[in-house]
Amino acid sequence: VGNKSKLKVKKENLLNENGCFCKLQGEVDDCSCKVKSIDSLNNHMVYPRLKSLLSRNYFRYFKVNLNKVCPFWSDDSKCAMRNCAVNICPEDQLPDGLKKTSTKNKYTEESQEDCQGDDLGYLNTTISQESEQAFENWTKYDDAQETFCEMDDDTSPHMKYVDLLLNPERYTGYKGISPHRIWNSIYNENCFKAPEQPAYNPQALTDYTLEGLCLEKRAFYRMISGLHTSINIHLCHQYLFPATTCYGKEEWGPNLDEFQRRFDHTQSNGRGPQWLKNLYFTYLVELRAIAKAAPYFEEEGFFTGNDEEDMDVRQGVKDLLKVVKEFPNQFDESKLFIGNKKEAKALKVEFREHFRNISRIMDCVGCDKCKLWGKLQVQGMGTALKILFSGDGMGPMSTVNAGSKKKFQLRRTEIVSLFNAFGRLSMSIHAIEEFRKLLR
Ligand SMILES: Cc1cc2nc3c(=O)[nH]c(=O)nc-3n(C[C@H](O)[C@H](O)[C@H](O)COP(=O)(O)OP(=O)(O)OC[C@H]3O[C@@H](n4cnc5c(N)ncnc54)[C@H](O)[C@@H]3O)c2cc1C
Repeated sequence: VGNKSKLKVKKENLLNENGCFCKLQGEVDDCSCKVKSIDSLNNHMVYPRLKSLLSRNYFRYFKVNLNKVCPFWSDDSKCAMRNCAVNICPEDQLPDGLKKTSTKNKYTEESQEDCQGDDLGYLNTTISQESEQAFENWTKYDDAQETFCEMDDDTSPHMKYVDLLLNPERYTGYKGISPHRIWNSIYNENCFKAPEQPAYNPQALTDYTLEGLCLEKRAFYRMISGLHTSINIHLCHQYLFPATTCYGKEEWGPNLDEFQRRFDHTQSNGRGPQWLKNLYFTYLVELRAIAKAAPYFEEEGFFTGNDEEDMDVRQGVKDLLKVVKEFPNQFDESKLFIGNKKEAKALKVEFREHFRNISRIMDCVGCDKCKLWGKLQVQGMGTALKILFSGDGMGPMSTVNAGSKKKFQLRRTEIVSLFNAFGRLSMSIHAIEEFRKLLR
């Protein structure tokens, strides 16, 4: 028995040194937080709470436009596989508060009639069409100053609610030229590179070096790479195994070989373990955004039109926020965009523009299911960046920028995408633990 357990320890050490997990130790790059403490926080505290919260009506319906034209290239090959399709949620199956026709929807004209009965307060609200257009443009401009994402236009007839629980992120079979073009464009055209660095060729595994890049630019790359890791972990974790006999059934489950192909030190030319570590960086950024915006979320109603459900969700969110706020080794956003004021401001603008571009690229994804989750996760990350870098604080009286009168606000879609995006990262870290066990 002694020899057996020694062998087991030896095998485990070998896996940790050479396998997928060799970098998952020590501190997360550019942060003072240990990988181990994130594993423990996430797997025991955050993951179970988020899992339950994200199944509630407020968080499970996401409004999205999957029909926007790709602004960068035209020949995107549409994935025709069954697993790429998204089921749209019919209006009658939505919670009351989200139905267009419902009097419980606090945004419909009917539900606002109560406030308009008083003649003395009459305002002539007619405005010319040109003025309306101008107002719309101003609002878009104002919004663009504070958001890091190109948001879908809420008035478009193509905006549809999707039930995220019925359309889980998992293996779809989307591979080849189309996703490679997306990742290539993201890393080569939208991540930052040192001037002397050659073009990154993701397929040829050319090294993407962070040497010579400032903290902000390193953070940008790590966040994107962490997102890429998370997407790929999900497809390995919820993989579709074909039926093995004529009468057998296909089965969903974790595919260890696929995980190793992507993240094992030897099989990925030494780069997979670092990609796994980047996931922890992305996690820390979104964790910090949720902690920072806690005072805002503590005041949020999480309205769906069902009082009991809304109260439960508020309670669940408060419970999660308590855990998140108590975590001591948070990402420190105050170290970014400091130094020379003019240069820091210009860098922030550049950072925001690059990120907005990545949100536009999501409309070029050629598989609807991947596009849905890609858009949601990029929007969620954009919301985290807005929280970390746009406001002067997060209390109910906070404003968008110091000196501005505009109150800091998040739209429902931003809250839904942030919590779900964080939920994806949380699930990925949890899945790593499962793969670790499978490898033992
Ligand atoms: C937005 C988006 C969403 C997607 N969603 C899904 C989905 O839900 N289900 C599904 O089955 N497929 C999805 N895909 C496809 C999936 O991500 C892969 O592109 C596909 O499985 C092909 O994998 P690959 O091995 O060729 O490498 P890819 O993942 O396509 O990567 C291309 C190259 O990038 C480099 N690379 C890989 N990982 C990282 C990293 N973490 N950081 C830095 N560089 C890296 C490597 O050099 C690799 O060769 C999605 C693709 C995109 C663009």
